[in-house]
Amino acid sequence: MGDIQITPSILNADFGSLAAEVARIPGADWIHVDVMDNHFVPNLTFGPTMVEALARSTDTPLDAHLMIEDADRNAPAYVEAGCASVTFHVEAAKAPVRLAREIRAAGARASMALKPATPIEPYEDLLAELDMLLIMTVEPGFGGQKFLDLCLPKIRRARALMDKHGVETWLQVDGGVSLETIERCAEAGADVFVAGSAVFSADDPDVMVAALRSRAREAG
Ligand SMILES: O=C(CO)[C@H](O)[C@H](O)COP(=O)(O)O
Ligand SMILES: [Fe+2]
Repeated sequence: MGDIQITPSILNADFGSLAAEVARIPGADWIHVDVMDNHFVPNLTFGPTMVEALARSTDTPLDAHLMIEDADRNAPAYVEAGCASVTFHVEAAKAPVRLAREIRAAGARASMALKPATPIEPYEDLLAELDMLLIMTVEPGFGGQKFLDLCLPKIRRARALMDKHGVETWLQVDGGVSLETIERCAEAGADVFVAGSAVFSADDPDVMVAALRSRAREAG
């Protein structure tokens, strides 16, 4: 298991001042950018041009979470846009192994996401191809949703499979992560934590990043 990392999602930040919003969280390890196409999920955010502008505005690496159809064709554009980590959904990829290799070859960390009802077991042998596995803890599409405790057993099973295969793959959780729920995720074996509304609704978002980190460290 790697060290605890906190990756605030800008989904609930002020889209009119994203550079300023990102400057409020200098303690973040990554900035999580939720790309939604209104097809894979019923919500629409932004595309590679906007992500490229954000990448130019910060030194913090970008962690793209692509909730888009036809990931095989569309994901490489986000490496070109300057994202240091690119996550595609397995439900949207026709050839996940080829896509993960393509992302790595282009110079970014390759990551694969599972929706709450998608099991990890069919993908056990893919773990070595991935730099990170994202287990969603809400149905993707919107920020501010309630954390789904039913995802915790899958986090535990994913951690056990990573240990069994001896891989260095990071285990990220995304959705409803807060001071109240982060301990459960860390105890189950997650080491990378996305938090959107918890961070951007705090009076001082950077203090919240530090608080989330210490709570996860205590529990992990
Ligand atoms: O991928 C996402 C939604 O599909 C977001 O990253 C996630 O929901 C973050 O927001 P919050 O912490 O408010 O749940
Ligand atoms: Fe996300």
